[in-house]
This record gives sequence, structure tokens and C-alpha cells, in this order.
Amino acid sequence: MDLVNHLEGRLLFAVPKKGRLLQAALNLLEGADIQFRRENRLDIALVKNLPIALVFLPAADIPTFVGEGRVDLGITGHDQVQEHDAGTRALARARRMSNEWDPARAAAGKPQGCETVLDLGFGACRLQVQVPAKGEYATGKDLIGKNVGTSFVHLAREYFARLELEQEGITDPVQMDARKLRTKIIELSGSVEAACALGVADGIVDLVESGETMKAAGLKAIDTVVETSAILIKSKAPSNPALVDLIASRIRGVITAQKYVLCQYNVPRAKLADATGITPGKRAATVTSLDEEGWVAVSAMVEKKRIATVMDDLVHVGATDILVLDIHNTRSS
Ligand SMILES: Nc1ncnc2c1ncn2[C@@H]1O[C@H](COP(=O)(O)OP(=O)(O)OP(=O)(O)O)[C@@H](O)[C@H]1O
Ligand SMILES: O=P(O)(O)OC[C@H]1O[C@H](OP(=O)(O)OP(=O)(O)O)[C@H](O)[C@@H]1O
Repeated sequence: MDLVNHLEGRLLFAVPKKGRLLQAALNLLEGADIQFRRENRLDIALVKNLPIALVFLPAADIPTFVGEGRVDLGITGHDQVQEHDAGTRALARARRMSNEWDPARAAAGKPQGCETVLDLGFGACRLQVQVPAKGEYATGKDLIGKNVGTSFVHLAREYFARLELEQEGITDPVQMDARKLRTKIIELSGSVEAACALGVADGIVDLVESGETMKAAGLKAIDTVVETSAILIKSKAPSNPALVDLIASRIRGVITAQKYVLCQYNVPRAKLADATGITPGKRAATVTSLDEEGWVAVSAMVEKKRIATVMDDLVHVGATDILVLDIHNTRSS
């Protein structure tokens, strides 16, 4: 089937084609009942039960496709959106310097850029400045004028430009635009942590989650450029805003279901206020009477990570028959 000719009228939804975010993104799509079959080696898949086509793209390119309005929705790292935005600022600066910038024309065009719809709660890590653990560098400023390897060239440039401007006391915007960066940013597309050991860079700017990669490469972090996690983004002028809202609401429901459990218990009515103080629920706890005089049954959503302590506290105030149930899916306005 010629998929490209079947895209007409479909909302385009970009998903990372590989890497750290792929599996969690696929789990979310499954939870949101977005059904598709991806043909071997094809980066487009038509959704069977909704007028949507999924496009599998590198995480780093998704903000460009969504930002330019070519794709309506996307899942990617917040770091990638920030890198893209920093690239857009660099381009605007370059145009201002070459007098190519026409604010009226820019304002008249299609709205550019992405909007964050929601945080997806996975892919959390930090973009950090790293240097050899046994070396002489201790702060970001120590790397000014040195070689820095990274895949995040725009964020790294902005980071070092800010440090250099601080050091030189420059505050005039025209002077800021005109000045050349003294730190040399070297663009690397992967295995960035090898750059110091191989003598390509004095320091790097790269992602850190557990810190294992950094430690194994003999590096230490000396500053954080940005904190990140996976986000759902949308273009500023999506082709079908109602469908965007529907997908966002389904995904929000799946995330809530992953984050919460349902806690049910019985408690003497006299202790109800204490118990619902411990399990206030998302909006409010559901309280129903029991056949037994003086007792009520309570059910409330509780954050998964707090459930053990919550159960201890409930026992302490006299609750019994405490049950904890997984939530398969949720929906609320
Ligand atoms: N160790 C990590 N822990 C959590 N999230 C990460 C981690 N590394 C990367 N990410 C997130 O996943 C996004 C994509 O990174 P990943 O390394 O998977 O990219 P990729 O598409 O495989 O590209 P590359 O070919 O450059 O490795 C990052 O921008 C970041 O948001
Ligand atoms: O702190 P850690 O838990 O060790 O994770 C950090 C590593 O994870 C990412 O790379 P990934 O393993 O995705 O491969 P890549 O280098 O090919 O991007 C990132 O670029 C770091 O190298």
C-alpha cells in the first residue's frame, strides 16, 4: 500500500523511532488504544481505529516537524525541544546581525514553534557539563575558551555565552549579538563521553540519568544545563484540534493510571475524618455505608509511591480490610 497517499485527512503524530523513549512511548499509545501495525522498515503507520497516522522520527527531529506545523503532535524529550528553541534563537540572532530579519514578515507567517501539552513522566535525566574526574576543572567557567564536545550545540553555546558575558560584564543586547563565543563547541552525534579520553574535548555537555556512563568514562558533573523528561508536544496550529484534545486526554488518563492505585478499606465512622485525611483522593474519597452499624467503606486514589506509608497510617487510625488495586485506565476532565 502507498501509505503516503493515505495521509490526507489524518492527524500526524510523531513518535521516537528508536532509543530511550521508544518503548515507553509505544506503551502509552497502547494504553490510549491507538491501534496500528508498523510494517518492517516503514516509518509511517496508519492507525486503524482513529484518523491518525504515526510517523517514526529521530527524537531530535520531532520538535522541527511539530514546530513547523508539518506534524500535529509528538512525543520527545524536553531537552530536544529546548535545543530546537535555542537553535531558532541562534538563527534569529544571525539574521539580525546580517539585517535579514523582517519582524513584520515573521509575524505574518504560519505560527511556528511547539507547545507542551503534558509531561509524560518518563525519560527523566539531566543535561550536564562534565569534565575528567581527576582533572583541574571545577566549574563551568573553567571551560571558557576550551573545547567542549556535545550533541546539544545550541544549548551548550547559550550556556557558555552566558558564562562569558557574565565574566566580561556585557549587558548590552547589541554587543551580546555581535560577540563571538570564545569556547569552542564541537558537534558530536553520539558516544560523546569518549571525547575527553580521546583528546577531542576538555569537557562535554551530555545527558546523565544514573551516572553510570559518566563514571565509566572517568568523568564528573560540574553543572546542570537543563533538567528534562519526555513530553507530549503539539504544533501551534494543529489540523484537528478536537482530535489533539482527545489524544491528550487519553494519554493523561493512562499516565494517571500508571501513577495511582485504588485503595479501599473499612473504618469506624468515628475515625473517618482521620482516615480521609490520610487518603483524601484526587478530588475526594468515596465513602459508602456498610451493613455493620458504625462502619463505612472508603475508596480513594493514592499515589503508588506513597501507598506503603499510607497503609501503615490507615492501620494506625483503625482501618481494616485494606485492599490496593491497580488502575487500568482513568479519564477525568
Ligand atoms: N539515559 C537516559 N535516561 C533517560 N532518558 C534519556 C537518557 N538518554 C536519553 N534520554 C532521553 O531520550 C532522548 C533521546 O535520546 P536517545 O539517546 O535515545 O536518542 P537516539 O534517538 O537514540 O539518538 P542517538 O542516536 O543520538 O543516541 C533524549 O533526548 C532524552 O530526552
Ligand atoms: O547516566 P546513564 O544512566 O548512564 O545514562 C546516560 C547515557 O544515556 C544516553 O545514551 P544512550 O545510552 O541512550 O546511548 P547514546 O550514547 O548512543 O545516545 C546518554 O547520551 C548517556 O550517554
